[in-house]
Amino acid sequence: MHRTVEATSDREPPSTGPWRPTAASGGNLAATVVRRHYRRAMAQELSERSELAPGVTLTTGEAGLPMIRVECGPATGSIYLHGAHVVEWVPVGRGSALWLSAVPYDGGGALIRGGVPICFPWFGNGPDGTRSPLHGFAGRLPWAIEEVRGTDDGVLVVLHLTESPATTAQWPHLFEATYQVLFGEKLRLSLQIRNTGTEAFTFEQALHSYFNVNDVAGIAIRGLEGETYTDRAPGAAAATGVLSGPMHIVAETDRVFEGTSAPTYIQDTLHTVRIAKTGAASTVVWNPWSDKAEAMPDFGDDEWPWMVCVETGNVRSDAITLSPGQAHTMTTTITLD
Ligand SMILES: O=P(O)(O)OC[C@H]1O[C@@H](O)[C@H](O)[C@@H](O)[C@@H]1O
Repeated sequence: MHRTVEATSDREPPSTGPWRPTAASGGNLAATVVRRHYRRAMAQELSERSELAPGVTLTTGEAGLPMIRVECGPATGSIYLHGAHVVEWVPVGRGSALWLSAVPYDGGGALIRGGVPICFPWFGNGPDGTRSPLHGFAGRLPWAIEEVRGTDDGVLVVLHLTESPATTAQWPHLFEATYQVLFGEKLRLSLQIRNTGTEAFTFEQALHSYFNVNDVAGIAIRGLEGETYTDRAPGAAAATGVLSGPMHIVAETDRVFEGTSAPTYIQDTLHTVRIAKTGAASTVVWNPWSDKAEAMPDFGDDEWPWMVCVETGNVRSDAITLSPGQAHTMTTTITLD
């Protein structure tokens, strides 16, 4: 059953930034089209406001893609406009919290491997298992800058994505996605989806966060005790189960927990990561382990022990249905204890 979300109050229409994603002809997400958006976006952004705010610059990252780099009192961080993809968050005096593969991103059609990919409007291959690309299109498109400003807690970056022929060819709905990212002592990620069309739609979503750990086989994930999961990993000990205690990872793991909203903790010798959420009922825990890591071209063969994904989302039975004009906001707040 999908959850239907109550309407939220209208807000000001987003200001248009100096550039916005334009329609990709042909309705597909060909890498060449995406790259063309970026070349144009980058040229305009760099000439018009390469210093976006004190301590905030627009620079280029892997594959020459435009990236906002934040260096403020409480934290440093980076977010690509490509996919609104956060790739770095380092609270001052602490280690880097987000894992990012050492394999350079090639700027092609895949999601950046690491950081926090956005999955929308479906997760994996979608509810019926037939959707492509994996995890939807939002993490593969250029987002527009709506706002960048310093706050008492750090730097707030607000990015924006709406439908285009490239999206409606795959998902025939009108929407407005607004992503607020606060880089501070906490990393707060808040994704609002608004139905701007005339018909209801249902979507899945996830903030597919990858975390650094010292040794994935030594961590304990707390906060999911007593919850039911399905495990899609081939060879998983059980396809479904109920966690009787803290979760440990001892093999390829791909567990989806539905109907759970309590904070989750990753306890590791490096640090404890606390992942709190609102507007989100699903948690996904993923580690590819050795064989799958070797099979993935964008994942180093030896990188899997140093990462774990604990993802905040609304997937499967937690998918969200919005009537015209309604909006839903999912927020995750990440802290290092
Ligand atoms: O390789 P991708 O598409 O980035 O996805 C990585 C993993 O992401 C997880 O969220 C999924 O549950 C896994 O099934 C998937 O393998």
